[in-house]
Amino acid sequence: MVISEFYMGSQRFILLSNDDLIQNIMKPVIDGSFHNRISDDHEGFKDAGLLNNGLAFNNNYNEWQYYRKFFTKVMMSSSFIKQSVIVVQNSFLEMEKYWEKLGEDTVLEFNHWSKRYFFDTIFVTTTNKPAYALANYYNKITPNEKSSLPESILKESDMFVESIDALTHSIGYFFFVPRIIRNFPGINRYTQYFKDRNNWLENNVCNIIKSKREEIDKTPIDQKLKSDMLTMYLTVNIERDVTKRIADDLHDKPMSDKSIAANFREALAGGIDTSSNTMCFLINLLENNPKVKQRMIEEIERVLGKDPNSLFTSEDLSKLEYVEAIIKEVSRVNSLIPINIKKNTEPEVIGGYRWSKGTIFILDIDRIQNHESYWKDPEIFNPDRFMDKNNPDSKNQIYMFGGGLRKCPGRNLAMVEIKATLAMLYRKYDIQLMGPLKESIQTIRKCDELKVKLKKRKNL
Ligand code: HEM
Repeated sequence: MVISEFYMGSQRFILLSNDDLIQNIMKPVIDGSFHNRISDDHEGFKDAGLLNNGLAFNNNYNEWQYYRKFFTKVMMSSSFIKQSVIVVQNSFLEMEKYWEKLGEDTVLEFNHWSKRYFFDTIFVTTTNKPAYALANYYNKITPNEKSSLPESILKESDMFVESIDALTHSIGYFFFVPRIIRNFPGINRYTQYFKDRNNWLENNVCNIIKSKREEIDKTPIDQKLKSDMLTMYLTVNIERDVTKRIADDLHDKPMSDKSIAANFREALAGGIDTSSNTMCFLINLLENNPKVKQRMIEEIERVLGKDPNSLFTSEDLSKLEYVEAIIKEVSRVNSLIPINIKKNTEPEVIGGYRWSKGTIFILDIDRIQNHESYWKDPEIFNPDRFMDKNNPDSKNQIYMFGGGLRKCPGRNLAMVEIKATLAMLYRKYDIQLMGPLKESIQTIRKCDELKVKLKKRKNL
């Protein structure tokens, strides 16, 4: 079945499970028909306060385009990517310090470490400030002496991590679950939990914005401001605009705190759960495919050298072709976002049928990426399909970052962070899985448990 129809309450969805059917939808056409993801009056998203805020669920094209410019300017620039490679190496060094204190016999819950690690990394890259989520987590679990922390830390970083997790999962919940079920006794406590977490996140993001504004106000006028993402949002259209006039004629006022909070929240939510879960699935598949792992380590050592502590740059990472093929293959077999959602604003013909405007299409990425009509032996984990340009599989689309104009704006950042993390981990440690990876599919494919032991490699 390549096209099917289903309902959740009164909401109709059309499921597309064939790559040819989604090609048009995924084309990056300006003002194309498939620009939005949800209906303009989506009841669940209104209820959750997610509609027409920020980027991902903003159906107002001009607003979306304006906010997207900030993401593009920051996250797609080479200077930002270069800086991110330094930040990610610093976060890794910090994480290793805690692992060393815990000792090699400790079973590490890698999914929890990974989440805090990407939280700290994305927080510094977007605000130029540390968040200390790793330090807080270490202090929470260690039986040993706790790590001393500066006064200015995000004491609530654990609650932050939990709230971002809740925000990600609330997206699928408010999207699919009709109001009558959300309010049903027993289920309504999930609804309330998501709302509470989202409100908590909103308030705390607003506090961060407030303190950044104070910092900007205190910075002498002749002193250059940093051009991190948050400072860009806060200074656009004021005298000290660090965005070099990103604004257009439609946007001549400073950005409201509500809009800044929504965009900043999306940078955090977009960048943490996605990358941290991807890392867990990578480790799991690599440990179950020792030949692939060995070849990857050889590439890492060939490109970055044998010293497991040497620093590297984004140019070095771009030479890790096999590592990149592994990341693509993991995203093919364990697609992190198993479905993509698009809505047409004009009537469209797909699969020989004419669909009225406002149809919600669910793109069945998981099935397409694992279907034998497109992939040779799809059940086999084989990164080589992306290495050899003559392999027909290498021509296939991988939808890890979606497609069209709304393709993930954090994709370059995610790729360098994940490559860097894999390299730092595998050039130094032997990983022992302490049980199977446990997963669930909520809005994204989530790793619920990945227990490992890490030992420094003997031949170092
Ligand atoms: C492994 C990491 C990541 C994966 C797998 C991923 C995947 C995706 C996918 C599938 C989409 C939907 C695209 C579409 O509709 O076609 C998306 C959108 C988005 N992503 Fe990512 N992403 C990752 C990392 C990041 C990072 C690091 C950030 C930012 C720091 C980010 C921010 C966003 C935002 C804001 C959107 C909405 C874009 C829009 O609507 O214009 N993502 N991502």
